Amino acid sequence: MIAKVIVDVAVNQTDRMFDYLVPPEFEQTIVPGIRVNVPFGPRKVQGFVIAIAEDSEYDSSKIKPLAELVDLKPPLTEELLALSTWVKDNTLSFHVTVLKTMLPAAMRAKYDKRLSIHESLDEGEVPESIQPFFPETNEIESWEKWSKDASELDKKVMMTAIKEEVVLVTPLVKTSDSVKKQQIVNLMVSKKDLEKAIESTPSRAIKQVKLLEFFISHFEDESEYTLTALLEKADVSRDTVQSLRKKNLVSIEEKAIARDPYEGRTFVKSEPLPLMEEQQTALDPILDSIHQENHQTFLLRGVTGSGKTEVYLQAIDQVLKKGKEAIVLVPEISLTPQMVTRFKERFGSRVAVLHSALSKGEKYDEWQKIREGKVDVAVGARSAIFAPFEKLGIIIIDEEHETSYKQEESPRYHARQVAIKRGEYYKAPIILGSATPSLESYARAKKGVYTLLTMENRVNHVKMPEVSIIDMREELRSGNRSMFSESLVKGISDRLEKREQTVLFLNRRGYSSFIMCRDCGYVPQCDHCDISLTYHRTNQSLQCHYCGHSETIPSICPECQSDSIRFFGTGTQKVEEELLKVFPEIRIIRMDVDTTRRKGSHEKLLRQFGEGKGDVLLGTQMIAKGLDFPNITLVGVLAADSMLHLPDFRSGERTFQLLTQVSGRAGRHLKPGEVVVQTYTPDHYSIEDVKSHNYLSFFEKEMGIRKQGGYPPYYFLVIIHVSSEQLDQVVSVTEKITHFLQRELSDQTFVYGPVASTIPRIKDRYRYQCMIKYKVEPKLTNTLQEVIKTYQSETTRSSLAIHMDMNPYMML
Ligand SMILES: Nc1ncnc2c1ncn2[C@@H]1O[C@H](COP(=O)(O)OP(=O)(O)OP(=O)(O)O)[C@@H](O)[C@H]1O
Ligand SMILES: [Zn+2]
Ligand SMILES: [Zn+2]
Repeated sequence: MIAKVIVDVAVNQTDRMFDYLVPPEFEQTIVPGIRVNVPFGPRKVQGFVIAIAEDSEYDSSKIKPLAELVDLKPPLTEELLALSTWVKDNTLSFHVTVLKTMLPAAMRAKYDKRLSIHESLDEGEVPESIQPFFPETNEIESWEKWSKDASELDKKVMMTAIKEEVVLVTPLVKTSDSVKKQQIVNLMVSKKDLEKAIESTPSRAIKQVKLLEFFISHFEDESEYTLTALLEKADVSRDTVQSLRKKNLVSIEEKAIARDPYEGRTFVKSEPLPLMEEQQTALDPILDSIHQENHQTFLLRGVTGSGKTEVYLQAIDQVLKKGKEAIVLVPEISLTPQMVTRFKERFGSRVAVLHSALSKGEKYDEWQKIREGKVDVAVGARSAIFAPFEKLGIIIIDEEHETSYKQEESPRYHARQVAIKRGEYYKAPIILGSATPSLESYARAKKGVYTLLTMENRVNHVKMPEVSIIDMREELRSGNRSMFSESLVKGISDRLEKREQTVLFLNRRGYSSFIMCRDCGYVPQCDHCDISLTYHRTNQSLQCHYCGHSETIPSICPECQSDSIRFFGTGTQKVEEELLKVFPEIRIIRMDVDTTRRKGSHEKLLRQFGEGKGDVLLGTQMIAKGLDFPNITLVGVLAADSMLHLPDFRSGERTFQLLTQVSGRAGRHLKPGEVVVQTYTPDHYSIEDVKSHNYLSFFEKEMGIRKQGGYPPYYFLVIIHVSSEQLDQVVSVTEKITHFLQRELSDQTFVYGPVASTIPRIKDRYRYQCMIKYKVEPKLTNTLQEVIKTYQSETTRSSLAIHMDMNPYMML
């Protein structure tokens, strides 16, 4: 029997299946999807069994047997295995990279080595130099751990011993997907026996007596303790408990426990709401698709506050009633605790939550619940699209326009594409929901590729908020130099009087805080990247957001020696200070990377705001979505146009989407809402159409511009990124690739380049790129694979790296 294995070595030369002999003892248990450890060259690596075959086409005497099975039950289902091949082909990634992406991080293999003194050596023969390394046993279990603490000299001595084969090295493959274990202490004897034990314990063993007395006085309450709780309650040490165990008075055993990140939280069960007419009209075709088991992709465009979530909940309810399962994707879920709560309240403990704020172990446990069929709804960020369900009945992608659904590292997949592929397999509907659908999706819906569902009104016909656009140039002309317009100040003071709440949104993308010399204009740059350093107030430093390089703030300009070198730009802290100058009494809850770094702080701040403990919620991107608080009646947007000028053809679309989302936080319930948008470009259509809440008008104008520029959705794009430490290498390789593509691809396809990337150097690596624009290009995948093959050995030997991004979202 032969296992066809993809090994965990992500380079071109190994990106294919390798054959391994299955030893007889594994023949019964081995199935595709299981992980195995296999010998690979001099090493041992982990691998994924993709298929089982009777024979190999290779010389069987040269095929090595696999070493061991890592799993009993395959973590990857048959469907996911097939999907992995599809993802690899469509993103031009290594197969193993895709397989690993599908599993929680805790299941990724770790490689280590065990060191042992050669058996043939007697104790007297062990060289003195290495004796101190092996104080008790003849083995060092983990090279990694040992070498971390060892000095350079120690390591040299050890290496020599290894070379002389005095010390042997055994490669190890480990996974850390062990469940969390707890030590449980059980009382093994009666109260009488405990009393007897005290008598026979010598009085100097004070601690033992203390612990025995503790057990006696609590005998009626409990007979089982977790070790940690016992140590704390009885105030004794581990050794003390161990000595009682040696006397067989207690037992200590390990028990696996599942971590529940929502432990201690209670969720009140919520019932389905009677639907509004528009909601019902949207839901009906989805229910049909569920019942008839025909796969369809729906695009649900519903204005902010139209009750999209309730539609999702009721669709899922039907899916569960049919005994099937649901995946719900939300952007960066940790950022919308309100959303999680709504799912937990409706479906209770049948919901698993997968998001980035969980620890590795917590994520593994949630994943395991899905794999074992203990839950049937998974709510999570992008990677939850790979939730290992086997009876999928629906996939929902909320805020489908969000660019975070595209992974920006290999494999560069888009969750929307993966969702549709899985939906086809399970004959299940996909719902893409948004108030501001991506241009790609809406264009597809208009062409009938997706089924369009529309909800134009808010629940209970609540009015859309009144939006005023404030021209900040006018403000300046009339003498207002502050960062708040007159209307905004008036609006806020109004809310303070009425005890209503305000959300202040600072659009910071494409807008960073930096240091500049006011005399000569000097801006400190990173030494390793061609980009200015960002000012961090908390530790008074300058940091590079690309490589992490950090330096102190200069007090004198290194260029002109002037001392007017200052902080520039508008951070949330700066806004807070300025706001306090205008309203000294105002209670501000600030939400940004600094105040939300600690786990749970995000949720806590939102809860406080919901309880009315703040007049203003001030924040960046993270407050734009999902907030649903009835008392918010004013939304202020500072610097609405700050990302309009990024070198990205989607900047208009992103501006419109973001402004619509933020505006949507105002007046969602009984009280009417108002929005004040401050801008320097009030006439730009992506700002004007926010005022009229007119998605369709925006769509038409933006489509016109895309058509003219030859951008998606009219054309597909591929960007090829080339980087290297050698500038001449980057330039010549990018040039050759560009020419090759121009020669190979069809005449209707355009190839642009080579050009330097927008950030021409990151971490001392020079960056160039070329771009392909095409409508239909059957030769695309093959040609790109050919490029990868051509540079295979050059990328292995030198610092050259080539990345292909199909349908890119990051134009930098
Ligand atoms: N049929 C209904 N009857 C009464 N209230 C409803 C109904 N449907 C939804 N709601 C309530 O209306 C509010 C807005 O709904 P929801 O948050 O689902 O809107 P949304 O379309 O997802 O908005 P956004 O895109 O702005 O996040 C919520 O408080 C929700 O509980
Ligand atoms: Zn200067
Ligand atoms: Zn840098």
